[in-house]
Amino acid sequence: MVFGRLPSEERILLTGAKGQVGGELLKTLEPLGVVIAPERAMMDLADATSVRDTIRAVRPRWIVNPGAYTEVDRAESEPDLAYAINAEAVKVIGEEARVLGAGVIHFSTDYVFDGSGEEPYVETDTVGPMSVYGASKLAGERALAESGAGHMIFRTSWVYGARGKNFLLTILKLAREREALRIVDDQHGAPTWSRDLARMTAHVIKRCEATAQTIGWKAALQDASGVYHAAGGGDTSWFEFAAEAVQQQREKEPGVRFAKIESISTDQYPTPARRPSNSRLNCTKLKERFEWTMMYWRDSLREVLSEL
Ligand SMILES: NC(=O)C1=CN([C@@H]2O[C@H](COP(=O)(O)OP(=O)(O)OC[C@H]3O[C@@H](n4cnc5c(N)ncnc54)[C@H](O)[C@@H]3O)[C@@H](O)[C@H]2O)C=CC1
Repeated sequence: MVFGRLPSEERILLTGAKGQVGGELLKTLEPLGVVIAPERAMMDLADATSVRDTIRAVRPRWIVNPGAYTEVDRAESEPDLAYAINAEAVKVIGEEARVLGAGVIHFSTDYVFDGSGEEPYVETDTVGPMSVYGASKLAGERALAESGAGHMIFRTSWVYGARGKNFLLTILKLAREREALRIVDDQHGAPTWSRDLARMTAHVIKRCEATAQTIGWKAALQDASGVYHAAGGGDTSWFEFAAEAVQQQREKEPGVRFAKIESISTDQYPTPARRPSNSRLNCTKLKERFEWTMMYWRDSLREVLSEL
């Protein structure tokens, strides 16, 4: 299979480039085409007009949209803003992409599920979000699917990396400051490295471009369109993830005292938004369709810690 750049001068419009996944995408997509990543002042996802105007001005071949309202608890008291960014903006992106014939890559979440059962969710499983955030992301998925644009929606979970606001960095900071940390042990899922998601996205774009050379752009996009689960390999709990991270960090810094990590249940740590107890995502479709396997969470954790 031939992997190459997009046709010369073709543009990729990237949202949320200051976020965890967007920051990685900015670097990973750069070799593929001309990446345009507007500041929020230029393209405000909460403002449908600015989203529409920017897309019309840029006329991209791809729109990659990791930009999102990601404050899960705050969304419970700011539903309008969460829906504007996570659903309305995605609807506009889909509508404009359809007119341009652009491909859309969008990111969604394990929180579209209610977390019942023990098995990893497949893409066709019944959704049932338990939070405003999850419901707003699901509304975005649906709006994009209904827009008629060629689209790929990657549902991921527990995103973290060496930069940004995430569980790992919070835990490592608190573990240096406190005697003990109490972490929930009854929510199961897999941490996903932001860079792995960015690399997967670049891989998928290259695959689509290569397919387009044989069957044409429109058919290649149509062929690839759909929802895909893309989360780290393996399965763990927040408690186990924290314990493993602190243990690995202890080995790197034997002289430093770190907090004891204690396990608690979700009932003992009430939050405004309810979270699914089963966040496991089955990523077989991604593997079969695009020949991409997401990194096992302990391996990516080791890599991320080596960067800190
Ligand atoms: N962080 C996580 O644990 C998970 C994230 N996801 C999804 O993955 C995607 C990427 O997430 P992260 O990179 O972790 O999020 P993030 O919170 O690190 O980044 C989101 C980006 O969106 C931008 N943004 C927010 N409101 C905006 C607005 N009104 N106008 C323009 N830009 C705006 C922020 O400035 C930031 O750059 C999102 O779609 C998120 O819903 C899915 C599952 C878990």
